[in-house]
Amino acid sequence: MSVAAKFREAGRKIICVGRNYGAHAAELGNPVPEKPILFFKPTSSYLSEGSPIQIPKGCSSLHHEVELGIIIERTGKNISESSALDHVGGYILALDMTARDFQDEAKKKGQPWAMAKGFDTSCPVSGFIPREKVQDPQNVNLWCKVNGQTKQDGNTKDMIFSIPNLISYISQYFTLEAGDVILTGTPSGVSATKPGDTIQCGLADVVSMQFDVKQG
Ligand SMILES: CC(=O)CC(=O)C(=O)O
Ligand SMILES: [Mg+2]
Repeated sequence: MSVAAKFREAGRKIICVGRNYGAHAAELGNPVPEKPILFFKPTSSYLSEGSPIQIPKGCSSLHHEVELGIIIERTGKNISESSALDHVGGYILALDMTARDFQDEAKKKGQPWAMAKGFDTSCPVSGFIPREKVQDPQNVNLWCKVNGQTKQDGNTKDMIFSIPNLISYISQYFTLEAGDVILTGTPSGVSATKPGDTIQCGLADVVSMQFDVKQG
């Protein structure tokens, strides 16, 4: 099976990186991390265009976070930074939908972010983007609009931890397997959405996607 089909399979990992853009860390009043902050989403959180994002029960602040996703093609452990890109099969555009009020409560209580980050429909994704279509993944524009109004307009060159650095770091702790996805963090401009909103986002002129938001 091709890696393009593999990335949505149950059993694959969705490893997410938090606060990887200084301006986003600052807008939420968080310190800039000294090493990558990692969390997971289950594969049941994937959503494709044509189906709505569902605000989870009890959430009153569902934020959009547009992100570049890396698709792993070659399995590896303790991958060096210099060979990290050899493990990449392609990319996706993703939204790390975040129940910010759940996250704030979890942070206060020292609890995990599973409810805030991993609920059903929390990971809307584009189709698989072959690696040749993104000439320089470390210098590509990421944008997000809500109801036509630009909210996020960033560039992957502003990541704190580069893509090779992330792959190498993550693989010291978790074997990276074909079909695993790394969501590389969001630039600044995140905001709350409400039922009836339409979110559009894109990766330069390579891909764009659109999702409606409804109450779950
Ligand atoms: C504060 C966050 O939710 C971290 C995160 O997901 C990010 O992309 O940054
Ligand atoms: Mg995120």
